[in-house]
Amino acid sequence: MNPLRRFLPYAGKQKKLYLLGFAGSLFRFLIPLSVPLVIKYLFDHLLRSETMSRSDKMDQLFLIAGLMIAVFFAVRAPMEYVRQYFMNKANNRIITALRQDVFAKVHALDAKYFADNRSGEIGTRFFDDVEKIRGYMTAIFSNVWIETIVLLFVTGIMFSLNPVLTLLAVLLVAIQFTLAHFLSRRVKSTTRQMMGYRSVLSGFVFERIQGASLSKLFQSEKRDSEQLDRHLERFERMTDKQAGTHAVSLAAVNMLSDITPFLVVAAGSLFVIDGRLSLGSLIAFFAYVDRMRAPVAALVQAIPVIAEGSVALQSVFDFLATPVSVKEKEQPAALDRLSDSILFDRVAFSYDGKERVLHDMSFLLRKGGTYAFVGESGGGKSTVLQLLTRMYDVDAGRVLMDGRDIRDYSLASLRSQIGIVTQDNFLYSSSVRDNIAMAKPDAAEEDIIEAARKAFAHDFIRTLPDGYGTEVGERGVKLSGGQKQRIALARVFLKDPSLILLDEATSALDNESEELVQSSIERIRKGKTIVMIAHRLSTVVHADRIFVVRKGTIVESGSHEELLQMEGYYWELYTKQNSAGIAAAGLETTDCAAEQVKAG
Ligand SMILES: Nc1ncnc2c1ncn2[C@@H]1O[C@H](COP(=O)(O)OP(=O)(O)OP(=O)(O)O)[C@@H](O)[C@H]1O
Repeated sequence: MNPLRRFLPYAGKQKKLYLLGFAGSLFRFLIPLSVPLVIKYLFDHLLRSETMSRSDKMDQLFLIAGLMIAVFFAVRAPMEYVRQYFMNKANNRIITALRQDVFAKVHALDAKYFADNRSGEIGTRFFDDVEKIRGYMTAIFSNVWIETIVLLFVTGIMFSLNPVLTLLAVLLVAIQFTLAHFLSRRVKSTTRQMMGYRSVLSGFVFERIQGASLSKLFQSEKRDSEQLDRHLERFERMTDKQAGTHAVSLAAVNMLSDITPFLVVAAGSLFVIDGRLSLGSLIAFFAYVDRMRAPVAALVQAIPVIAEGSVALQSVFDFLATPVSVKEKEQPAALDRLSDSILFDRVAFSYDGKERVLHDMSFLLRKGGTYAFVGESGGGKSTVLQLLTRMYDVDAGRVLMDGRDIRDYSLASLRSQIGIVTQDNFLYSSSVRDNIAMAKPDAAEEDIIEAARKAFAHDFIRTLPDGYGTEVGERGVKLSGGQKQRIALARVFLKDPSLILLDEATSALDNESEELVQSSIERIRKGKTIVMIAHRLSTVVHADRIFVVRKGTIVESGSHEELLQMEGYYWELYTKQNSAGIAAAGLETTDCAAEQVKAG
């Protein structure tokens, strides 16, 4: 759909403000148009009158001057205020509404979008593109109309003074517009290229800001700077090209607009010589032709602004129309509490629609049980969690919770039942308290502290400079990996969901803290289903059932003891880890460790 049509509803909501601004503009622009007519009166009547006495002329002159000053003060100046105030207010409201919608869309988009696009590019939609629409709105809702009306008015008055001269002036203006219109197409295409590239540039810069420490560690600053230079040079070439196209358009149009008053006055002089036009009329005519220059220039200036704005509008509305693959049903059911089981029923999934990451995967998780997924890196364990939380939807098969396809439930109710802790937990740059209370912003202080105690986070939080009020920095940079993990755990404990997903949730903790946290999870597990992913198999030995994942399928499952007895892939992994542990302690060889494990 044409972006302007999608944009009109936003503008429609600010109709009243625009009308007020428009009315202000009309007065502000039309009042000065009376000046040449007053000048004509002065020249043709007042100054040349042979019947009026000097003092009458002086009286009239002062009266006219007084009236003009009064009109300009009492009407033009306030109308300028009205125009600026209401137009800007309407624009600001639309900008706010667009930004709200862009942000809401960020929440509505699924994980795939964020995997495929850089956050800096989305930032460009939110900041730059939306801001570009401001100039566009002023142009299309005010300037273009007002200037056109002013031009029509001026043309009308000029026509009443001398139709032939008016036709000449209109012809010259029409040539200017045709030229400007022709050149505007090039402006638009260079603008589109430039703005497209700007989002690439900002994606690059955002990413490098986030990875600034990494660049330092790998000494890639020089390479980054060279890359940035290449981006900037390319961007500069594009902006130069855009500026050049615009400059050509302005130069051509201004040259014509500069010469127009002279050509018209020269032609008008012929009429004066023949006595077919009064000198006052010629002067007034000259003043009007001169007045045409401002609206013509404004309209020509509006062309790149409109071009830029419409490209920005297109990109904002394209973003808002990005299809979302994880959708809710029209009338979704609510999952109040996970009261029974979770079933993966022959699930197949691929991230890119081509290469399958999970194949025909089936398993059952009963309420209250603790389950673990282990196996080779890249085997598909985290993907299972992505599907449980509906960050992605399955390609084939079903995921059932309490006997119902999870696609039947509202996303909010489904996710309200799930708490997740991963290796890399995202913390917002706010206080420890706010980060823990994310799921329950109105939680009482004692509940927050209780959750932190359960996650063994309370002691270290107390030692922070402002305790629970300490700001954790962007993404929690001011905390250690283990501290972040404990805060993420406290967040889940406070939320008290019925399904807890732990993806390497204790990997950043030392052995002692890990044991404490594990015992904490043990304590709260009653009535909850726990799904854990771990590489360190020692952390999952107590799970009710362990699923061994390899190349997107479950190759073995059972309790720790059952799996060891199978002497299959799990046994192999466990043996390797144990022997590595023993070797690290300088005790025994790998073979010996394997023997020990075999012997039980
Ligand atoms: N967002 C994504 N887009 C495309 N491919 C992905 C995405 N996330 C993961 N993959 C791919 O899917 C496969 C399974 O990844 P997954 O993260 O589920 O493995 P994992 O078993 O959890 O691995 P690890 O133990 O290393 O965390 C991998 O080949 C990975 O490259």
